[in-house]
Amino acid sequence: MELDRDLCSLQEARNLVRDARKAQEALMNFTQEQVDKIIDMMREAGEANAARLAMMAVSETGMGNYNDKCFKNYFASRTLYDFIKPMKTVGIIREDHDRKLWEIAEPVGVIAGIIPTTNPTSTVIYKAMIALKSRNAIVFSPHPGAVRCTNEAAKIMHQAAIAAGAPEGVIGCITNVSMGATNELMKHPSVAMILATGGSPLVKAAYSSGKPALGVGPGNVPAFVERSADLPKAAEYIVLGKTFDNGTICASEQAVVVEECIADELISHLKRQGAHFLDPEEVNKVSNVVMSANGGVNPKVVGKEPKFIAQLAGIVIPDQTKCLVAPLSGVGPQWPLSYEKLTTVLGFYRVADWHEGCERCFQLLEAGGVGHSLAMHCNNQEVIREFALKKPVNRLLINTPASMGGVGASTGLSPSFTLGCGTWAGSSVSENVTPLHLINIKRVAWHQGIPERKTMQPMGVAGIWEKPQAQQLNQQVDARLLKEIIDKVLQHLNV
Ligand SMILES: CC(=O)SCCNC(=O)CCNC(=O)[C@H](O)C(C)(C)COP(=O)(O)OP(=O)(O)OC[C@H]1O[C@@H](n2cnc3c(N)ncnc32)[C@H](O)[C@@H]1OP(=O)(O)O
Repeated sequence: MELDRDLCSLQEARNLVRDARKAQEALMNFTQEQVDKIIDMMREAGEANAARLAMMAVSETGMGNYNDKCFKNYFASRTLYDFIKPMKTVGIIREDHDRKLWEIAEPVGVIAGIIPTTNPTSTVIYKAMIALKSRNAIVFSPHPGAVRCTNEAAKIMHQAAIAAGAPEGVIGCITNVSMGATNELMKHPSVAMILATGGSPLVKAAYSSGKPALGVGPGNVPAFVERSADLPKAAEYIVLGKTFDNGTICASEQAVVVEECIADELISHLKRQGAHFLDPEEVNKVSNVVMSANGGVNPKVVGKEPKFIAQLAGIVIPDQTKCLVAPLSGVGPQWPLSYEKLTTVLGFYRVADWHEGCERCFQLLEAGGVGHSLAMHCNNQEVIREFALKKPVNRLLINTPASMGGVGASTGLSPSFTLGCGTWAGSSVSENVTPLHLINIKRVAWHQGIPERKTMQPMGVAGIWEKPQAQQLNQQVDARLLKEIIDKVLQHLNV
């Protein structure tokens, strides 16, 4: 029985890839106008179904909240569309007259799209739109906890694309989810690239598949508050960023790091915004339910409201609490809440000055978020510059909620639900992924003239016997000197 189900799920993955490949071969002959029309219809369908898909995602996964999931679906369709609409992705996409170059876009082919349980519909809308904008087909692998809503989002995107003239099969989604089927999809010879968003083991599996993979896994985003910050705004944005979709975005704030001289004032502002500070006993209780024994987050609390976590931990919190804050004194296994939590819980650290803050942020990133993002609330350009030059992150988000800033909703970054973390995290991409990461660029290069080839004079070999003066090395060796050297060499060799 189990074996039958496994075979059935492998076969489904193969069939989806076969259909996607056929569709992609047709799609690659579409014009820019045809492609843009398809994207526009997908945008419309994404917007029209944003609320329904949000409802489905919350009720199936139990993670996040309806309003923010609506926003994420809308962002993945409308905001993304506005950003990618002007992009040239078909034919000659750039002509450089000075360097006599043409750049021509070629789709990569069939893409495997791995979808996380934390953003199970918005990531489908986003990945389907960027894949088709670059004339690729895509087959999704849903997380086992979000199969229905992810399939529904894929179906809506597929139907909209077909209605606008796209070939049948251009967007597919596995319904019989198993790790075997996901591996089959990732390793299938007709799959050209993997867009992997999800838990660390899956992202690692994508990198190990032998295919080019753009992956994003966990972050551990610190929010550093420096003395020059606008404290009421910083508090407002930290709570907003942390509670956005109940902390399910990988760029969400995981810990506040604040300079001692402004810590008490910041705490008052955070409390006014709905942060509830835990006492040491409560920190232990919350830590026991939020983190699992193996050190990772307990999936039961991911994307949950503070009330749920408090009940589980057996603590009492005020009704209006928006997030729980755990004062911590270190980073590592001794302080389990110093790791990524993906829920409405924040760590809190006091530091003497920005130098110590810089060090604390570095420790937090090293503990699991290297390459990802860091938020700063600061109006001192010098300190921002120091952080920017020294921190191993690809997104330094200034005076903005990190979760929204990281995905490009409240900053000028490209709107995206796949945030590249660079080689620090094993990824080949260090920026927010867009349709331009899903094309090969052919370059046509015209002859610009043969460069003049200067005759090089032979160098002296005096160094064989003695260290020459630097000046001597620069001198041209004339014929007489050359003969002398050759004689010396022959003499040395006893020839
Ligand atoms: C812009 C952004 O916000 S991108 C978001 C990036 N961050 C994320 O996606 C969050 C990362 N996700 C996670 O850390 C985890 O999924 C959690 C914490 C949310 C949930 O954790 P868990 O449910 O314990 O584990 P996980 O999701 O890794 O996997 C559960 C099981 O489903 C399996 N699974 C996960 N995805 C797939 C898939 N696509 N196909 C088949 N199986 C899968 C895993 O192999 C695992 O199986 P196992 O129990 O036999 O080992």
